[in-house]
Amino acid sequence: MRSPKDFFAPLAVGAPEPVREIPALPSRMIHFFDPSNEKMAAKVPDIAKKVDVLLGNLEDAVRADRKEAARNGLVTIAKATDFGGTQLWTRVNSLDSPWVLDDLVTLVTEIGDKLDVIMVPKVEGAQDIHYVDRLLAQLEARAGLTKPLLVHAILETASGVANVEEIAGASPRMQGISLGPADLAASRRMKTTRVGGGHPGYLVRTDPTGEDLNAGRTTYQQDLWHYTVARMVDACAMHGILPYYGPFGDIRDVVACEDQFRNAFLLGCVGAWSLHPVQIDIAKKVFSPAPADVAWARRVIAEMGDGTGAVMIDGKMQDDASYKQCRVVAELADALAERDPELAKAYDEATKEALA
Ligand SMILES: CC(C)(COP(=O)(O)OP(=O)(O)OC[C@H]1O[C@@H](n2cnc3c(N)ncnc32)[C@H](O)[C@@H]1OP(=O)(O)O)[C@@H](O)C(=O)NCCC(=O)NCCSC(=O)C[C@](C)(O)C(=O)O
Ligand SMILES: [Mg+2]
Repeated sequence: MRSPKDFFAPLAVGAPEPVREIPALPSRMIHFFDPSNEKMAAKVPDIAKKVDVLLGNLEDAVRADRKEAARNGLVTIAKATDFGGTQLWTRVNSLDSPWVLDDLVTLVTEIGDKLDVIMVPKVEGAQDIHYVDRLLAQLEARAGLTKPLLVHAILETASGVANVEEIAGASPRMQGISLGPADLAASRRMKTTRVGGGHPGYLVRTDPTGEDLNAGRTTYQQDLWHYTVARMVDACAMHGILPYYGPFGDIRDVVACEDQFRNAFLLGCVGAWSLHPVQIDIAKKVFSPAPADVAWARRVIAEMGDGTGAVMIDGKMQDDASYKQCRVVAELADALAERDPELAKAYDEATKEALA
């Protein structure tokens, strides 16, 4: 382990100073596209206006014979596009693959000044982040970059989950972690064949009501991902980085997608991935707090004054702890409102009504 004194020292001569805090930029949806797919690439300038994060994917879902085309396509798109306030991320190939070294060398050298975050798949432990950390510092120094690239890990192996706390704290570059439910299911030998989402077989049942064990018993489907998401959220919060739900592969089932995203939002995640344009608005809706909730949070903050003591608002007790929860919601709303004028208006109107 590095000495705490050295933690914020650059890992290569001439590399930029590591950041001390991860910026809490809006990242409700990380929109995936394949830069080697001409149809998708053509949509990038338009999609960039609608999403918080655009991610050029080089790993799984890009065919082996398209890996170089995807890497070069991302370089071309990044150089040609003005992304405005939208962040540009990439997901590089896994660290044991034949492509990742060229991914990192090419992307940092060619478009390191345009990229915000590098997503690293199949992270097993802190050692994977340490490898990327040093290599990025060397490449940043050589490219003369002045802003450090941040790193995002995908939690998609059993060992990654077991080591999630050390991964979250492995480097000042760590920006966040996403759940990777498909690879994680395979790694754990779960008996599912889906990309995220629930499973009708994973349930609990009410007690029998009589002799007939099948009669009158309600079943409730449970969330397969609750344990992992909750662990990931704690690890991220502990290290001041951001947790995300990952992909929801049943593109047609926009209803269950919204449910899964909302569970993650309520548990503490700041965003999810959109794999298809139809999932962009779902993530936007779910990961932007509802105007009524924002209005309530702002009202509690206003009525709590310095945030100490206990007061009653509409029959509900408020104290320091509920005040802190309200601040989480209100601060998120403020950050989103800065990026989204429509949302800003909806939040202000609801607040005016609540305070009237
Ligand atoms: C699902 C697919 C095949 C359906 O693609 P489609 O063409 O069949 O769908 P469509 O409904 O017919 O598409 C309509 C239009 O939208 C376009 N389009 C469609 N998607 C996008 C997009 N993302 N961005 C921009 N444009 C898109 C598409 O090209 C088409 O354009 P057109 O009207 O001009 O013909 C397609 O959406 C796709 O390939 N999406 C990305 C998939 C991906 O990135 N997967 C990897 C992330 S999940 C993962 O890796 C797991 C994880 C974490 O690692 C782990 O759990 O282990
Ligand atoms: Mg995966």
